[in-house]
Amino acid sequence: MSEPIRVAVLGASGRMGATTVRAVQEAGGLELVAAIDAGDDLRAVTDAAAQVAVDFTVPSATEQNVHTLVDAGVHAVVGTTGWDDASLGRVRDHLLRAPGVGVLVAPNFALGAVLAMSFARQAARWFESVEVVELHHPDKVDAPSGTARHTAQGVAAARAAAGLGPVPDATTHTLDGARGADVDGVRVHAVRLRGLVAHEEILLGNPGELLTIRTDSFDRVSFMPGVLLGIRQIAGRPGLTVGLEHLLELHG
Ligand SMILES: NC(=O)C1=CN([C@@H]2O[C@H](COP(=O)(O)OP(=O)(O)OC[C@H]3O[C@@H](n4cnc5c(N)ncnc54)[C@H](OP(=O)(O)O)[C@@H]3O)[C@@H](O)[C@H]2O)C=CC1
Ligand SMILES: O=C(O)C1=N[C@H](C(=O)O)C[C@H](O)C1
Repeated sequence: MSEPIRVAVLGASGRMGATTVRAVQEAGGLELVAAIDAGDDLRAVTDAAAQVAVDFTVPSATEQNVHTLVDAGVHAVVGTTGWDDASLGRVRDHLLRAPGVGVLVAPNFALGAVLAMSFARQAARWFESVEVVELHHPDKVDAPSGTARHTAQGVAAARAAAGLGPVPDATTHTLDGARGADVDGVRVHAVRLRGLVAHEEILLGNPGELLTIRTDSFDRVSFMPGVLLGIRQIAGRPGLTVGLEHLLELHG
């Protein structure tokens, strides 16, 4: 029988970190060797000889955590949001100097959400209009969500590849924020409501028809199959992978 994968969790006292700690403890073939939160020294990861670290911390800390892990030769599975092209580019460059080390940055680990994004990319070329609405618990610090940004970027790329022009919008009179954020030409709206966990709708419109693609995470356990898949596969994926869709072969 092979040795279990030695796993560290960063942000272990948070909502996602605590759920991940439980999932790793209950999963076969994994061993939780370090649980780290704000103020703890990241050297605990290497002291415990962790092979994979999962990061569910905060947007202001996650990039530095990943660089420290890469320097230590520890594979990283990252769910924390706040990444952009520049920060992802710095990690990609860093990994060129750390052959064999893998980093997965996934804005959403829920299988339903990853499929919803894939379906939206598939549908995008056939619709004149598209907007994204994300709905979350009010303790979330970033808006729009990482998932909504990733969705809008994927939809915008699919539209561009199909030669579609801008989404029609005659708005000339407006209040700031009324039309949401512009992500690569796709409008993204963020709702924050007590009682919600993580939800998203992609609305695609044509004359006389509407396609709504909706995904709901009612409980944070919904993210765990994706997190465990990432932990199990990351050592075999050197370099930077952005999005769980690549592990599910849904990236087309
Ligand atoms: N990819 C996905 O599928 C999902 C991603 N997320 C994302 O994950 C992130 C965390 O979400 P959530 O768990 O709800 O947030 P929480 O605020 O509940 O948890 C974050 C935890 O990280 C701790 N922390 C802060 N800085 C550090 C650091 N430098 N090192 C270690 N720990 C640190 C915080 O401590 P303190 O409170 O003391 O600052 C807190 O305990 C967010 O970016 C969220 O958007 C969430 C759900 C799913
Ligand atoms: O903060 C959250 O809760 C979530 N964050 C991620 C995001 O910003 O997309 C994933 C999921 O939506 C839950």
